[in-house]
Amino acid sequence: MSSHVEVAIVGAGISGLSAAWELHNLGIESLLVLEANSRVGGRTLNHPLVSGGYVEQGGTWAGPTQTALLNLAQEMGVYIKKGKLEGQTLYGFRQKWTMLDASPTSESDIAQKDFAQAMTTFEALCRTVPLETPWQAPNANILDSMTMGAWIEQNTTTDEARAWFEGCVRQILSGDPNKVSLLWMLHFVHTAGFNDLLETAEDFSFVGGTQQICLNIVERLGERVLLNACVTEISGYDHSLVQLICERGVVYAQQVIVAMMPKTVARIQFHPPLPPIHRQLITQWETMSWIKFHAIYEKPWWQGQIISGHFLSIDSKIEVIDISPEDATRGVIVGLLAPDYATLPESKRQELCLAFLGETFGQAAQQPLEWVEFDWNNQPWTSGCISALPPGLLTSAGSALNSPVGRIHWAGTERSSIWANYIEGAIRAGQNAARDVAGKLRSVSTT
Ligand SMILES: Cc1cc2nc3c(=O)[nH]c(=O)nc-3n(C[C@H](O)[C@H](O)[C@H](O)COP(=O)(O)OP(=O)(O)OC[C@H]3O[C@@H](n4cnc5c(N)ncnc54)[C@H](O)[C@@H]3O)c2cc1C
Repeated sequence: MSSHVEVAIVGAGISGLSAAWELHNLGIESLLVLEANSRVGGRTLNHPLVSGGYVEQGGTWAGPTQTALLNLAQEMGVYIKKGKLEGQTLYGFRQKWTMLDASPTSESDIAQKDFAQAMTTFEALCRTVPLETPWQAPNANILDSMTMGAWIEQNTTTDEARAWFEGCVRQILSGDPNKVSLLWMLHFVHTAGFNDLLETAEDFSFVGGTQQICLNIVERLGERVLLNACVTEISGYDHSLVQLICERGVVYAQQVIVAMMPKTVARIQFHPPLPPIHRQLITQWETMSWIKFHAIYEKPWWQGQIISGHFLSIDSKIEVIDISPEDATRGVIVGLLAPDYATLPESKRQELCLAFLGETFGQAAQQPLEWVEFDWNNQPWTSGCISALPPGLLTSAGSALNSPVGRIHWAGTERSSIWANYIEGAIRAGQNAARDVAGKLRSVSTT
């Protein structure tokens, strides 16, 4: 195969597809999306159940401030439904479950006050980090030299508050707060909005799942999306025509949008090599991964018997959420396991999870109708669930995040300054890259 297009897009995750759809809306039809996998959607993924219906293995929820996602879903005819059931998270530490609140009512509880104080300090610090240029935050070098874990240690005085705060970070990150830069974490949270991230990010989910949005875009784009087309080389991006070599052949394009996790970009060979700051960014980029599981039951019999359907155990590093349908036609619990579990055999993991579900929801929870597990650590094209930048990288190479290199433009959720690491960020980054590319193509056609 050999094709000539105006724009080639690498990656048919929701970011690459949003870029393609935006280009289409801007009147640019000569485009090709090249996807390495045999499916589209990237980190959005539906899994059909034997017992009927589906569960979502990747990005699932959205909140009211995620307007690009809500608008795109509506445009693609995908409707929203309620996200997780109401009720706050219970944090389990040393065999005790506690419901935390940003402003605890129990004045006598020292740990609750300690936690609330640390949260307030963290929120204020988040607001000092510029959304577009986090590396220019006041004291950026100091904030980037420190880990999130070290900051928690310094800003809490009780074991419980420290454990709860770490639990919150693990819940968002899927990984160890001691491995990520404080500056990066502050920026991540600021891009979403502190309260929105903690309180409303799981208000909605989508009928048919988030992958359905991708599938509906592909239906409209038709043959302009090519599967099993892993891009291995990109050359000539500093000249008038870029050449992309993929499994299916060669594509020539005037402009290119690379819509992938930065870490996976490092697997592509660039000729000439990318500038050193871009190479540093992609080769030092780190990610973390949950293992996601679903347990399906005939009914959510536990509802009404327990005070919340959301448990985060700090001791066992397991988070479980009741996502049963509102009409209670069946019981569905989703769980996220810390990366530590990845080394265990699947059967051992299932045994541990079922024991945990039994203790939390009642013994009957040990016998689900169906059990589904998905390990994002093993996915060849996505390199993990979520980014987790080590100290020092944002200040030394962050400015490369959004700077095009010749005819290469960057998309993917990691490049967004709003809701980075979420589907919302992916869509915005894709749309922004598409507008930049359209601007370039127009300026060429008018000269
Ligand atoms: C378990 C889990 C739960 C999540 N929960 C939520 C949630 O509830 N809400 C939310 O908003 N977000 C959530 N997220 C995050 C969200 O799913 C992602 O931010 C978003 O889907 C990223 O989209 P993307 O297009 O930027 O990247 P990706 O989805 O990673 O897309 C990149 C694409 O590039 C392709 N690719 C890679 N290498 C090549 C190559 N060489 N050539 C061609 N193609 C290539 C990949 O196959 C992939 O399709 C979750 C993610 C996970 C994993």
